[in-house]
Amino acid sequence: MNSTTNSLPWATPILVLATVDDGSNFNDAFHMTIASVAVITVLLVGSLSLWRTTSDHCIPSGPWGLPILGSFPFLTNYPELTLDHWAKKFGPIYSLKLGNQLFVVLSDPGVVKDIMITNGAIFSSRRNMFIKAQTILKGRAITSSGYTDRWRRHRRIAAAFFQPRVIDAYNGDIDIEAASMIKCMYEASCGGAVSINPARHAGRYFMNNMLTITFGMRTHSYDDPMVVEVLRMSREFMNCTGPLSNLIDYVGFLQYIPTSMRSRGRKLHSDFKKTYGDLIRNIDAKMKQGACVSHCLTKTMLEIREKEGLDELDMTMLASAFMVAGVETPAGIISWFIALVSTRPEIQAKAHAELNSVVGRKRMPSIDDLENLTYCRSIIKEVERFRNPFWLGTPHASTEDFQYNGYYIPKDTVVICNTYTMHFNAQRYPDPFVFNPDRYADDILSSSESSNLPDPYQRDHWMYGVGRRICPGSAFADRSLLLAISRLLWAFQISEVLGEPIDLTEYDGLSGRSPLPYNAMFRPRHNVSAILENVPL
Ligand code: HEM
Repeated sequence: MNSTTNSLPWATPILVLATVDDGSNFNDAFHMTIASVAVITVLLVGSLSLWRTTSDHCIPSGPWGLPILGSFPFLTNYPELTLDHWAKKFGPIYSLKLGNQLFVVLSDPGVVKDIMITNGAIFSSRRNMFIKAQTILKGRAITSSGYTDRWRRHRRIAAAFFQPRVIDAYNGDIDIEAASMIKCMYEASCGGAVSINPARHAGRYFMNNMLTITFGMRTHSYDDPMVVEVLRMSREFMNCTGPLSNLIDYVGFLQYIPTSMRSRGRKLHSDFKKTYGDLIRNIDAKMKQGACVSHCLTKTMLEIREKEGLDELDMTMLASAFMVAGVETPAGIISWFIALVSTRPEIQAKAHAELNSVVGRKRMPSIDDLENLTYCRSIIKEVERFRNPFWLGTPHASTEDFQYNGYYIPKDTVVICNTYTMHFNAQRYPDPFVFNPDRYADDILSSSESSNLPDPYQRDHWMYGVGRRICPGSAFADRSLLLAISRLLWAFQISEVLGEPIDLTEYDGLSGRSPLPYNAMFRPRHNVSAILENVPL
């Protein structure tokens, strides 16, 4: 995040349209003509329409928007900073517009609870986004569907996979994958002699976890082409689907123009169909031949497809949603964790002391140890507060008109839970811009448990979202993250590479943010190689 992103970019309309290139490449004469018409329209009617968003009486007030574009030009880079700036100016509930779409931004835990949780029957839908919902997921995958019967059916299927006893059944698998990640990092770094980029190791750990849950399989090496393809698709999804980042989502006529974003969305849809659709067809064929297929999402979907009315596209997109949601985001948390602790030896020393006392040096931390690794858990919670990959969450949408404390929120409003402002609130988190795991010293709950606390001001953070759409994979993510992070701390002394400081402010991706690529040193703390000898790669 460079310094310019801290100030609001009050760009001229022409600059504004240049910024659109981010999502919709205006690079030929035809597109420039359309851009020019839009600019002239802006200039002609701007003075009247600038006031529109503040003139709706009971709708919460908020920043002025430009006609056609609304507040889009101010939200193209690091939108969380702009939303935070406006929260300080307009308060815990304010509105803005992108195109004709009204947004309401909520920046206080109590207000979030009153609206998104207590009134979850009204605030649990999604806007039918052009790129994410219509182009990539074709309205099928759970994450982008409206609050419909189809969503309820898909949510039931997803939730069944993350019941505590089902998660327990995967303990053996995540145990192997976390050990394999440590072994691969040890070998790739030549026993700690050379620096490595940890991102692809973290990516493959979560990828193998999700392949096991979704398709009952794992990859056995980094050279498997599936590793590259799955990680590429997950990253591409995050880069195409930021909730505020594509003007094409909000300005209808752009959807009829052959922009690069539309092509990327269509390509990603067919890539999902090819990669994950093929895996589903293979499992279907095996089941028809009576071959043994391990318990997994795909097997379940195939068994209940008629009862639940699932067609091939439903199954492919639900599997794709699992693969996207469960890989890139937790892998990003591991990357932020390494980046943040690599310059904080005192935090690592405190974690090492805990690991020495709970686990010792002769074996790795196991899943049974996790509840006693309270400081390691505090570190993760602080990473998640400090560098939430989804500062804007996945916005919800309202399905009815609603009144709240004198405000009016019309049906079809998009509601954003502004986690950046909430995570850096100095009253809740003293010295909020300091990375300090000790702030969670008395917190004994996992994050998924914390998200059910009745008092919203006591919640550890808001990374998993809120209400009826809250992340169904949170308990599984908590467990696999804690196992990975405690093993990384147990195995290695992590540090920056001399002369290559890690950038902690800039990040990659429009949603699901990860740090920019970096290398770090992983020096073994003890005889890691002997303990990992029998672990598969
Ligand atoms: C660190 C890891 C993760 C983070 C930060 C995360 C975050 C989120 C967030 C913010 C939402 C939107 C919640 C809302 O609408 O209020 C969400 C939804 C979702 N997540 Fe996760 N998630 C993570 C891991 C996972 C995993 C491992 C899975 C496993 C498949 C998963 C599956 C889903 C699904 C299917 C949805 C859509 C739910 C719906 O719309 O009803 N997530 N996640």
